[in-house]
Amino acid sequence: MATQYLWNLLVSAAVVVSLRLLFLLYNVVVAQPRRLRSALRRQGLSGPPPAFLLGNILEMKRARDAAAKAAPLSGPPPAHNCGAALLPFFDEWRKQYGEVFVFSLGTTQIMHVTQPEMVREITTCTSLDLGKPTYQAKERGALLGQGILTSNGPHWVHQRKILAPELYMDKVKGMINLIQDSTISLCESWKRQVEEAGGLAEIKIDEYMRSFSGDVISRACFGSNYSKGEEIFLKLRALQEVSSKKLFVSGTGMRHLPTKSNREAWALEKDIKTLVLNVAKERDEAGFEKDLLQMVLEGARQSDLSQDAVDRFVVDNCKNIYLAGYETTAVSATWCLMLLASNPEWQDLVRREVVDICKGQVPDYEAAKKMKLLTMAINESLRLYPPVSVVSREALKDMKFGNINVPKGVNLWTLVTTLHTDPEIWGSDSYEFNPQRFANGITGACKYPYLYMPFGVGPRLCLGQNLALVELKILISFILSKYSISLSPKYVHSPLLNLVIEPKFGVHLLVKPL
Ligand code: HEM
Repeated sequence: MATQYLWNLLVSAAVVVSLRLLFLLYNVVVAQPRRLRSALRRQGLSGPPPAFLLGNILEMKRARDAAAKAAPLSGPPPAHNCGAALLPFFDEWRKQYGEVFVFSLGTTQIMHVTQPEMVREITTCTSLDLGKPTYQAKERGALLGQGILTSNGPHWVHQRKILAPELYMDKVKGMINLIQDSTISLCESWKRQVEEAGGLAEIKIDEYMRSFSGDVISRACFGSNYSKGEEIFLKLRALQEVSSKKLFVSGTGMRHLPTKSNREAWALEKDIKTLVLNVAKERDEAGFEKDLLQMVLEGARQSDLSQDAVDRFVVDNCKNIYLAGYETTAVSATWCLMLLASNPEWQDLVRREVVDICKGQVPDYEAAKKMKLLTMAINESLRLYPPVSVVSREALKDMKFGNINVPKGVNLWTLVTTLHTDPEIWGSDSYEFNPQRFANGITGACKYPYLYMPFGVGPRLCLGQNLALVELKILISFILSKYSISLSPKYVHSPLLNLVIEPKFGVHLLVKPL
């Protein structure tokens, strides 16, 4: 009798729990998305019809893969094939539904905005109620933890306060030696290749740009523990690769399943944590050093966080700085060199300026500051191939932008590639490489300067902008002062959107000493 009673109790409890779980699941997957979509549609916003559960994810993925297949073409990039062509579905939807439209990533609902005034209002909004998308923090948890890139509210404010001063220009000036060392070591390996090839080498430059950028960040972050830093960054890179495969399953809740890539990610995450904490521990034993890791450590320890929270703070922010600065800088250098290789007249102009200013010396901070034509070429390259293609935010409370009431939970996206190539904003040559448009700075280059945002805008502006620009200037100017570069016939133009916009088949250059 007692057993029967217990059994009935267990069955009833199981039924109640299952019903509760089903209800929660229904709420997250069906009811909540529908509620948010209809709240926006009631205000007159339209958009592509979402498929049940997956929203518009599959059509986005299909269009992205089709664009990558259609793009390959030998020789210099055709004008129409810069940045914006990567995400054709957005342009199609924009034509069909207007400058503000809604679409769905399954459980996450997006309001896509390219209307200039509203973009300005969103990107410069300082309210902590507008934050980074929470689904990204969940999906990229293994990769980014709770570091600055995805955190919100007071936790973000605290991290920004500690990290920002470490990347101000006066600190970047102190990194010039290590940037010069990494530049020289890249050019020396090119020199060996050119000599072995008898004076003209074909070089696939992508990996060189990556090791340059990784080298700079390793040295800036880890100082004399730099070789340990390299080991950490190799693992982070592997983690980034595993994570980029999951780009288009965001919002589908797949992150909890023990799939092969999730298991790989979890193992890498554990290794990285152990390695970073070991370096921090060695610090305590060996003494003081003034690098980024030390500053993060001190900042975390000065706040009243528990030991566990300090550890998390340090590990997550090391990961975040690396991930924010490594691939973005490397891919920017790659695209800029590709564009200069396929535009010899601009290559000559920039080289003349470099030779004039540097007079055979390795460029330093003062020289980099004076290079106006190079700055224009870099700006133009970041316009056509902005590594970060989407600026995204989430309404963490009910908010209002323009005349639209945005309910809590809705994500706001603005597509940087679309804004950077819109003929309405940049003129009829908006798809062409024409650094001259930046002769009078960003204000002179386009109708709405605040829509040029390779480093983002507003309170979440890139912290590494100074470092990245100095790195790009020193590296590119030194390469141009040593070599003449042109596109190899092997080069296939196929920009692909992963976590950043990258050349799918790499960039092959013909490199010849001057
Ligand atoms: C050409 C290279 C780079 C580009 C194009 C770039 C671009 C960006 C963009 C667009 C954002 C803002 C994203 C948003 O608003 O949602 C951002 C944020 C950030 N970047 Fe960069 N970045 C570059 C290099 C770097 C470097 C070298 C570092 C550090 C060493 C860095 C550290 C950061 C950090 C910490 C943030 C987060 C700021 C915050 O949320 O408060 N970036 N970056």
